[in-house]
Amino acid sequence: MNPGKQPESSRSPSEGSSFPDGHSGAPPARPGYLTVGTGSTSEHADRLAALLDSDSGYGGSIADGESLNRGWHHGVEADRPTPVHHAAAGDGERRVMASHIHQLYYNQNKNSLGRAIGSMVDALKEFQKMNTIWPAHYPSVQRSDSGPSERPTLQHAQTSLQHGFQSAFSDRPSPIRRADTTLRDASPSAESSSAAARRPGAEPRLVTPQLAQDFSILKIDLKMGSLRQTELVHSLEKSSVAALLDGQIQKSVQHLFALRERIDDTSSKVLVTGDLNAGKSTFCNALLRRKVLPEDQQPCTSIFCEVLDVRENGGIEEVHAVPIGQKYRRDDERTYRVFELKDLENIVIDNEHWAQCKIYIKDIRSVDESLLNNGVVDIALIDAPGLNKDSVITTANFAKQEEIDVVVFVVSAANHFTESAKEFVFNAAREKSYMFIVVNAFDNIRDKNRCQDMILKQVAKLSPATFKENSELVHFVSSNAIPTAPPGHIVSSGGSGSASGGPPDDDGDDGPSGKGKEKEKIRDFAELEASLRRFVLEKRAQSKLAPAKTYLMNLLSDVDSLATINRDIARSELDRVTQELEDLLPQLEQSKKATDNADKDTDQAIEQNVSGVYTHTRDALNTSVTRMAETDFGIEYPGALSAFQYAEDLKYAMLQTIADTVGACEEHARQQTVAGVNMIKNLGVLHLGNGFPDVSFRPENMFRRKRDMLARQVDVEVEFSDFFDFASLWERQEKVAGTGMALTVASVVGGRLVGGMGWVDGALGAAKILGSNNLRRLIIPGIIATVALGVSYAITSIPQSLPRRLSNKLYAQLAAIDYTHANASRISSEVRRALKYPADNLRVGLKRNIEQLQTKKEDTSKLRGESEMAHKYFSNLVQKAGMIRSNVERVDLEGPAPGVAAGFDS
Ligand SMILES: Nc1nc2c(ncn2[C@@H]2O[C@H](COP(=O)(O)OP(=O)(O)OP(=O)(O)O)[C@@H](O)[C@H]2O)c(=O)[nH]1
Repeated sequence: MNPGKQPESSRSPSEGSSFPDGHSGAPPARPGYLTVGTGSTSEHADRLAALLDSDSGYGGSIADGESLNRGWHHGVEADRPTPVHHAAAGDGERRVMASHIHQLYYNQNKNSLGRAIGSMVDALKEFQKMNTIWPAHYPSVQRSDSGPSERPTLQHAQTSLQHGFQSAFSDRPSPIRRADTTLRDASPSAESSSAAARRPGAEPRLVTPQLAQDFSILKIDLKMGSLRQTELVHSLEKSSVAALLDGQIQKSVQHLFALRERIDDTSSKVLVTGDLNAGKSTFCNALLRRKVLPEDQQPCTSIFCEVLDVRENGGIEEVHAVPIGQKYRRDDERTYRVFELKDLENIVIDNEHWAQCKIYIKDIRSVDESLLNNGVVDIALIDAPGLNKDSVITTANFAKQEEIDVVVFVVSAANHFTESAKEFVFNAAREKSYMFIVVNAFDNIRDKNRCQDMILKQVAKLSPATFKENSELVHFVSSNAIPTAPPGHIVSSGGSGSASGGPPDDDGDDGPSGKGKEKEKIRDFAELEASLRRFVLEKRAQSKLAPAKTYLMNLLSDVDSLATINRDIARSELDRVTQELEDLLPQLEQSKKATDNADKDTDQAIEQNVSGVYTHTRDALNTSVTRMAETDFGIEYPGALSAFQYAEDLKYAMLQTIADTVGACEEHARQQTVAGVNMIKNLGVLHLGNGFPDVSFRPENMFRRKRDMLARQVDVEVEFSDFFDFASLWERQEKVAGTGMALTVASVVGGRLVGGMGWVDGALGAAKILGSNNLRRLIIPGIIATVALGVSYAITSIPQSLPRRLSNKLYAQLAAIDYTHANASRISSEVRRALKYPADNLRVGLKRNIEQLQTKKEDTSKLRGESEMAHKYFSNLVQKAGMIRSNVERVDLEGPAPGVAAGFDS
């Protein structure tokens, strides 16, 4: 009998009704997934098996709907061998079926989560890779400066049992929050990796503070040193953010591996705790049907004793006592001492040497009945020391361990809950919500109903959830009524009351009513065992799978948020760089054209300038030289006696004039050069704007070393003949003919113009005509007169003759050295040289401008490629996260309340 059926509300709706084998009853009110028939396999079980048959099994790479069409994974088959059923029919078979169904559901959920973990690991690894190419933008954490108490709390989605239970059942992960992807906040700071890298002092990729609040797993803790958050945000390089995120991803991948290991782990640990002397060891022995653990009227168990199936120790029954401070590893004998089972009594009381012991025993009961070897899950029982003020915290901490799936609390029916017990149950209930409570030594109680009422009331206060399901979770039993084999002996399966060391007859009644009571006790205990098995199986799903589910949901939420924001940022970046590229291409074309034009314009301008200067110089010099004779140099003719000095002065004046002309031409060239430089500058400013360097041109630096060229090159010696220009004299004699006969004669007789000695020839010609006598008479005075006249005339015409003669000589001399052309070339070359510098600057500037635009185009194109890739990647990640999430969401770990699945609420 299980007296814990009431209250009505807590009773399972499947109570006495869910079997199509003739049992009457209403359909289950709860969403029961089970209707177990008495046949070998129920319809639902068939369906479930078929569903699982078509499951791809654990580790599939794609977590989507198609996976349901894949084959059964070996891992699932390998989970447990098909149990050998001993129960022929009825309750036994229903229990078997219930276990099967639990196992099927468990495997299905385990496989789904396993696949999701696999996909998630793949996705995270890809994310890590992507993060190196395109450092992800990360929402910054906006903390209050008022202190750590106001910081957003980091939700740990770790696999701790307590959290697993709570988050899975009370605080289910909230649906994935779409990140606030409005780019109001994101866009301004959004920039690509390369852009950010190039931009000096670029802000790190931290955006949208409010988003960070939503992160639970991939949260980057930016608290460092004494820096405030805002300072920190700006001090972090984007590479640092990427590295921090990479670290978080790495941690997450490791945690996912740990979760996968955990969900693959088929073992389950049941901690049996309770008050001193409540009968914990007796209860464990009853479960094992062997007197393994020492029982005593006085407290004796002082260390944690873990009972494991002998298969885990190579089939050898023995005790491994673990010394205090040692971490037990079965495969390392240095970590424990081996004892025989019979030594256990001495070990369990010796808490001065031993911290715990591992007891490997054989449980040869059938897989349907055995707790340790039940065909579904490897259960280890842990008998804890009785609770007292000192041990309550130790035991509570022990119970919190991840691997403890179920806590069974044994309370003495006579003593009810002691203060230590209350403290423990109350705290444990907060962690695990449901507890399995065994009210032991119920045989000692006369007013059983009152005892039940009182204890249930206490349970209601301490653990309301457990109270709600009390028919499944609170059992009133007498553990000592269960037949157990003495140490070293083994009872046969299914034996009830027939084993050696059988139940003591508490009331000494051997009659039919006494036997009836014994049977009742055994039945109650059997019910407890069935409930406990279900509870362990159900809790195993919750304790092993719920943390994985919770963690995945939180992680998916983070990944979805990160992927969404990064997708949107990549999109906006893509749009921006596409636009930039569109603007850049015509700019580049224009710049190329402008460069060509500027090049041509500059060349043309230089050529014009240079040839203008050349022509100007040549013309000016030519004019200067040819007009030299007519030029009045302002030099007074000092008379014949100083004629040589006069000639020298004249020569230098002429040379000076030419030099001045050259100087004027140079000055003109300077002006032309200044104009040319300005023109080039204007072109530069036109095409390069401020990018054109402001070259300062100093025209005075031109033609510095050419000043004395003329003096060195032109060396005209003044000769005697330079003073007399006979040709010129001849021309002029017309004007003076009337003044002297001899001259007239000479002009008449001479009849021809000769240079040099023409006058003398003329005189001789005249002598022939006049006859020798006359002539003889006239000749001497005539000659004298003529010569005197000629000399006088020549001397007086020096000021006219000398400039011409000198000018002619200079002209000839200058022509001989190609002076005009040489100077015109020199000056124009200097102009060309002077203009070359700004022209080169302009060319270099234009070239650089094109190169810069070209580089910008290449960078922008690269950026565009990166953004496009990032956009595609993050869009896919959002999709992938959504797909994984819907698969994880489908994993229903809540299922029916404890025991409902089995349809056993009796
Ligand atoms: N009448 C009765 N006595 C029981 C029952 N279960 C245990 N006992 C007795 O209670 C005493 C204590 O049992 P244990 O199993 O040693 O108790 P325990 O909780 O393991 O004790 P410690 O761990 O040492 O605190 C023993 O003498 C048992 O025979 C029961 O169901 N009915």
